[in-house]
Amino acid sequence: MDRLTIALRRLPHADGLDLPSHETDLSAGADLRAAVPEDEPVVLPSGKWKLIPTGVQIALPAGYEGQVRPRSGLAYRHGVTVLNSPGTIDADYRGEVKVLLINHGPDAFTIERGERIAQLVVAQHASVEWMEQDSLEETVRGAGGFGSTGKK
Ligand SMILES: O=c1ccn([C@H]2C[C@H](O)[C@@H](COP(=O)(O)OP(=O)(O)OP(=O)(O)O)O2)c(=O)[nH]1
Ligand SMILES: [Mg+2]
Repeated sequence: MDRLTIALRRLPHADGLDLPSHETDLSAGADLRAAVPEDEPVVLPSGKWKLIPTGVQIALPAGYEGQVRPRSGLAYRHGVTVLNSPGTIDADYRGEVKVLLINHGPDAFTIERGERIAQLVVAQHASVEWMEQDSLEETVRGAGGFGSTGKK
């Protein structure tokens, strides 16, 4: 399969950690690892959120974005997910990729160095210019939404 090559820089606190990894050939997301100190795991109490460093910077090509998405296993087992899901990494962002994790579970959750905490999906997006108009093209749906088509 053709892969898009994306420049990545490892920050010193990610020394020795695996790079974002596709765990299977066709995984859409590359798992992001927590670049927290080995001797200072981060404790996420129930109901709290924290910004977790991944120790990598990336340079996405123009027209691409990075989506920071939850891992379903963490959500299912511990109630831990990405608060701003999906987080957006802009193509012009050169800071460290960070993950805003929230613990919806009943117990505190401990994040160890190297733990795979979220996944990064790279996607193309349209570049848009808004064109203001007095009226819009009509559709069958019209303004219906929020359950307007019923339950079944
Ligand atoms: O989960 C996330 C979300 C964002 N970012 C970084 C990359 C992104 O390009 C930048 C800005 O994100 P966003 O646009 O979501 O935040 P904002 O609150 O609108 O901040 P800004 O005013 O900097 O755009 O922060 C992350 O590292 N992780
Ligand atoms: Mg923004």
